Amino acid sequence: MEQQRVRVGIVGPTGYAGMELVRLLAQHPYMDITYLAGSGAHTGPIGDALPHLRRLSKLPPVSAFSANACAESCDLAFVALPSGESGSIAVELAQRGVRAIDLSGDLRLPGDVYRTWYQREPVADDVLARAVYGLPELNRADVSAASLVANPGCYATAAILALRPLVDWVKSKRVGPVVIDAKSGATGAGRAAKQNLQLGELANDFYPYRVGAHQHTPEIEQGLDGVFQILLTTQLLPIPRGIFVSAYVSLDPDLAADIHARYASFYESAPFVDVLPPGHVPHIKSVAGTNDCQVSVAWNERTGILQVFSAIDNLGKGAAGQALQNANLMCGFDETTGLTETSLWT
Ligand SMILES: NC(=O)C1=CN([C@@H]2O[C@H](COP(=O)(O)OP(=O)(O)OC[C@H]3O[C@@H](n4cnc5c(N)ncnc54)[C@H](OP(=O)(O)O)[C@@H]3O)[C@@H](O)[C@H]2O)C=CC1
Ligand SMILES: CC(=O)N[C@@H](CCC(=O)OP(=O)(O)O)C(=O)O
Repeated sequence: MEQQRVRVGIVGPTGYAGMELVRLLAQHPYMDITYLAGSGAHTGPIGDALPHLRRLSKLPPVSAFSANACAESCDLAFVALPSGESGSIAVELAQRGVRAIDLSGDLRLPGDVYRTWYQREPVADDVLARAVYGLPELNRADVSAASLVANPGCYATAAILALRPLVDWVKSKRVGPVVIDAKSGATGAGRAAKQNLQLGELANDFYPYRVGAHQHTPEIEQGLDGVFQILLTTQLLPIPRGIFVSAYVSLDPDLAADIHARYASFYESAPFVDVLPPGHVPHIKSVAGTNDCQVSVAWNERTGILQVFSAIDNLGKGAAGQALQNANLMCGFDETTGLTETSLWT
């Protein structure tokens, strides 16, 4: 039977996450890009704003966003605007019958938690309640039935996937705070010009930022069912893309005994999570340009601490790739459709 085609829109195609969506969706076998829109700062052929997309000459021109035009031309829309702008547009589209995936932080947290960590007003609670948190490895069935999805944050994705297999197991035990040391490439900060992202500032340097106040802290705790209190350090790496998480968990030695086998079994049916063989560690280069998450575990008997490492591409599994994985599920396609690229190793 022929697969029904889906008309998709991208709001924010000139941003880093949006342009990665264009690249992925242009090759999708069952989805057609029928709408591209932004703030109005760039209009016309996408190749004029983004030279690497010039060959995609059949795409619709970029226009200034209009909810009416989007609703008329799309069955599903990806909204990839800055937090504070994005969520309300995704909600409006969903209310008009367009399945919507919001890539920002606007719909991921309860309103009061959002207000504290993002320091701005959330959308209404009843609307937030409709948004499904789009991490398919946790809630594939809910995503498949959703019309409004909150795509997870990049650090949150890497950290939750690293630690989630421990949740059910440690529930009955008292576990101390989990330390998460997380690093991101510069595209994680978006494309708008900022002084700290200029080459002269970023090159040959490495430092933590938003210490004790990073907005992904509550998202990670929520994704781990509140079982762990976490201490998160986020750091900017002088590379364009990639996230690397090192997490440290004090663990009962009984639980640590067959840790690798437990991780492998937890992710057995998750096509994008690769639990590496003992002795191997993830590499950012291994996941560049993919929707993969590499995970490895190492039990340190001397200290009683479990080290868990994970790596993703912040624009792949951390944003656009994951959004497409969610869209595939919402449309009834295999979740890997259009996402089977092997790493660029770059
Ligand atoms: N970059 C990453 O690794 C990740 C990003 N995210 C989230 O995804 C979202 C997009 O991120 P990213 O691509 O990095 O951001 P960018 O800053 O690179 O791009 C933002 C886009 O939003 C558009 N835009 C801004 N304001 C408006 C508006 N009022 N109406 C319509 N369009 C508007 C811009 O369009 P124009 O050029 O026309 O002004 C631009 O295309 C953010 O919420 C971010 O937090 C989540 C996970 C990872
Ligand atoms: C390197 C860098 O700056 N990364 C961004 C993460 C972007 C993101 O996922 O933020 P939202 O929760 O708003 O979607 C940051 O730390 O804020």
